[in-house]
Amino acid sequence: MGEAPAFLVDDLQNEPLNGFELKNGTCKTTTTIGNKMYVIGGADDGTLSIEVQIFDRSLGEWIHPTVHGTKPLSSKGHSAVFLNDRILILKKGAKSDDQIWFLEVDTQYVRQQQKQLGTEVVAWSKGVIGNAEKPVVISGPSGVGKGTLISMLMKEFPSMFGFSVSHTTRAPRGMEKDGVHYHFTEKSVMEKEIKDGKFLEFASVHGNLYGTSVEAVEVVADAGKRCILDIDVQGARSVRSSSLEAVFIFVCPPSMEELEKRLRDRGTETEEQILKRLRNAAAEIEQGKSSNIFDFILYNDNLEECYEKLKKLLGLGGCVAATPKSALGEFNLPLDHSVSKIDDKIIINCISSGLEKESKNLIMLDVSALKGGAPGRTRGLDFQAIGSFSDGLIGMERLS
Ligand SMILES: Nc1nc2c(ncn2[C@@H]2O[C@H](COP(=O)(O)OP(=O)(O)O)[C@@H](O)[C@H]2O)c(=O)[nH]1
Ligand SMILES: Nc1ncnc2c1ncn2[C@@H]1O[C@H](COP(=O)(O)OP(=O)(O)O)[C@@H](O)[C@H]1O
Repeated sequence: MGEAPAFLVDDLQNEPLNGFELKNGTCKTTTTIGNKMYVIGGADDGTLSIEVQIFDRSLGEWIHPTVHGTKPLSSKGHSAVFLNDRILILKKGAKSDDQIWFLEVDTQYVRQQQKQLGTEVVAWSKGVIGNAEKPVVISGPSGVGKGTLISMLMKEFPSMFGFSVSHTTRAPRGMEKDGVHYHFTEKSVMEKEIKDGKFLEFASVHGNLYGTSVEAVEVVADAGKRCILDIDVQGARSVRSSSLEAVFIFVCPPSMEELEKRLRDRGTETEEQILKRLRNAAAEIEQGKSSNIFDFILYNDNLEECYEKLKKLLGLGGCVAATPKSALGEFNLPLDHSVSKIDDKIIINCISSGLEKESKNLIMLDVSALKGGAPGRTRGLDFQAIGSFSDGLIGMERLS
């Protein structure tokens, strides 16, 4: 809390309009929601990130919120549009994969975090054009064949699926590579990162700490791929109650005897670890079958048959129904543009001046079907060029 920085006082006294840049040349915008005025813009601390401050108009005080999520880097300016529970930020002159961001101010995730931390919380989430399929959560007891099924999927569809690389405090097995199979980490480091809000979920499994970082899921979404998470039942429960909409699959062994055989034949665990995993397996199978967490239960008896069923429930039976990233086209936002909002359509008026004439392009950004959000990416954005005005001509072109 504190007083308004001097450079902002003049601007704020002039009651700036929502989404308009302040005139002090710092590339900041204000958005007023109730008594709170969100001042968003280039940080003055040399970090090059976009900073968020909140001015409580009823108390006349500044609030410095806890900011979750990866912050966008600052740009040559931005437009801000308020959408019910979040502020859409359109960065000027940014690269096409870095121009649309959301600052969540009153979403379910933000409210949960506020309750938990007892402070004002806001959260950044990058916007992703297109409708990448929902992430896939795969759970099941140790040795049931989750890793084998996931490897088969990634091998057959390398450009479609990306694996969420978890963090763990357990020691690497012979063939496991740091950063590929897991991020192998120290317990104290992981605990600190959990406290700092860097994890989407975490759990203690078979005596070790495992967790999915927000970044692990974001990296896959940014690559335009469908994210696969191999996590235990506790982790699946946490993800189920998060904003990451996913398909939840539980893999069951044909029998406990077969599970034990697979674990022993794999030869990666000590006798003590095998016994611990088998003890935990019964409870996991019980929870997997009886809880309402999972959408599908798969029995992994014959591997090939199980894999075919997995593909079928992911919509991969026969022809592959996936939108290649390139088909979505590019959405480029020029430096010079103005923005207006009609229901859940954002109309962006882009002005570009050539040698002889000035032309205007209208782009419509559709935010009616947003999916996901902080922590992670916001999917489901669509855009369309709805006209170009030059010498009185209007062209219509569908871009996605
Ligand atoms: N909650 C949670 N569980 C995880 C994560 N990563 C792996 N697990 C689970 O931890 C358990 C042990 O994994 P691992 O040590 O690789 O042994 P394995 O299942 O026998 O191959 C499995 O049930 C995994 O699904 C994670 O990020 N979060
Ligand atoms: N359907 C199956 N029938 C026989 N063996 C299997 C089958 N599925 C997996 N396996 C084997 O069982 C062992 C455990 O599989 P893995 O994928 O490592 O399990 P998880 O990742 O669930 O711990 C591996 O040696 C794997 O080759």
